[in-house]
Amino acid sequence: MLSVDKLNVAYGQSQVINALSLDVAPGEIVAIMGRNGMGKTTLMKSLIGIIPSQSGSVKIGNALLEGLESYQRVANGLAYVPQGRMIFPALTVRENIETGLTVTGQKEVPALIYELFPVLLEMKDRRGGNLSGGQQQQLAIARALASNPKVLLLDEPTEGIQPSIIKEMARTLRRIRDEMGLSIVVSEQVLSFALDMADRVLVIEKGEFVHESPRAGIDEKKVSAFLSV
Ligand SMILES: Nc1ncnc2c1ncn2[C@@H]1O[C@H](COP(=O)(O)OP(=O)(O)OP(=O)(O)O)[C@@H](O)[C@H]1O
Repeated sequence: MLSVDKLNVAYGQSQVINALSLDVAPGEIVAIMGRNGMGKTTLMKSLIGIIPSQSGSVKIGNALLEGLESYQRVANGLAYVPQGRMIFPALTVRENIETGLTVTGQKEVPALIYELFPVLLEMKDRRGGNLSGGQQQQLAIARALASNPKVLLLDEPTEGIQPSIIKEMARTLRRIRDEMGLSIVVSEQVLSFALDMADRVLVIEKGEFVHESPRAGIDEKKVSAFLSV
């Protein structure tokens, strides 16, 4: 569903993503794990078109995304939940979600979104900025889902979220995959969360994948060793 082939991304002379390739199957959940500074955010931003790549290709199905602006990538089925959530604090919850509808031409927030996140229905007329961190994360995911994506990218969704909510988020993301049939790529540092939700775990170091394992039978010690400094 998502295929990345030999992607290179640099900031000036500093190469951050090195000939990275990744194939994500329809309905698959992939966790990309790595310590701070290993390139997770750069990879996500490059996939959604916020920062340019030097070479390589990114495809959703048969649609080539290189050279496309972010909104065009969204129209092709990619959605993105940025690190830090970046919801619009002055807009209401409903208005935040509606910003995600623009590419679908729909006017109303689909009922499934409020079914997945009942708290957002309860709070639909509150300003986004007044929600808790966990609620804002749900809002950011809801906004991304409003574009009816084929592939959902999430950059460190557990950052600043308390453990009980993290467990619930893993369950919700699996439910989203099951009900909407989309693929999910999540960047993470919290191994327990990755193991709760992902079908496959990849470890990134200095912009390259250095380890890969299906969740079943994963060597947790080995992955933890990659994640500890
Ligand atoms: N705008 C920028 N200009 C120059 N270098 C950058 C820029 N943004 C990130 N970098 C560098 O690129 C490398 C990868 O950073 P990136 O943010 O992608 O890592 P990360 O794995 O997402 O880390 P974190 O978990 O801290 O978010 C780091 O060495 C970082 O210093």
